[in-house]
Amino acid sequence: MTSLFERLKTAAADAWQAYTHHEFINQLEAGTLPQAAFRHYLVQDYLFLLQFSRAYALAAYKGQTFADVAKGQAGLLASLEESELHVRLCAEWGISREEMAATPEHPATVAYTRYVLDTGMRGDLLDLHVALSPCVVGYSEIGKRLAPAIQQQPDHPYAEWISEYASEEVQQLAAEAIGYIDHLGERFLSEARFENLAQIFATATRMETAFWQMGLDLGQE
Ligand SMILES: Cc1ncc(C[n+]2csc(CCO)c2C)c(N)n1
Repeated sequence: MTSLFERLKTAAADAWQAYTHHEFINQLEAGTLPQAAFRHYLVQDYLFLLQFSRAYALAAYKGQTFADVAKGQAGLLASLEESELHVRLCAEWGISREEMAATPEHPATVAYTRYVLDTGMRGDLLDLHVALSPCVVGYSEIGKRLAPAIQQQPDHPYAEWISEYASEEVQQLAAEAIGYIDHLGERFLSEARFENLAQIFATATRMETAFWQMGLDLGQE
């Protein structure tokens, strides 16, 4: 039987391609992405991670077993740790933690994070983890694909960012997220629910695309 995660990704194939091969990523890979675009993206992503850590906390709250709660905790911890990369990179440009936290959220940041939180509050654990999954799985795919770029160009301007998402830790988190969606599917999926879950997955994936676009747009201002 095809895994639930694979079915969701196949149903959103075009949106997935647009997300994982966005122009922001193409330019980032080539090292030609304007630094302003990357900086604006990183500050918004810092704000994104605060809300995403809350969504993982919600997943812990919605858990029915110790294993479910531990999954929420692991995602929460990973989000908090990831935000330290953002703090480190921004500090190099003289942007402080306080300055990042005080930056107004862009509509794309609000839309994506509050969509995930709302989906989780309204739905069950499966709805919430489906809404969370394009994030870690997409970034792990992008990290793996971009890793050769930093081998070829040791002074690549975005080497630290690429190596974070190419890391074994992120690859492992993504593999676990996929396995967990399949596990939740076995516990909670009925065929009648599939369409709705596919819509949640596709919406979160489109929100990822809008997030890259925000970075490109802000970089031009
Ligand atoms: C817009 C946006 N989407 C995905 C990620 C990646 N990400 C967010 S939390 C996490 C770890 C727990 O799953 C990962 C890999 C990001 N930083 N920003």
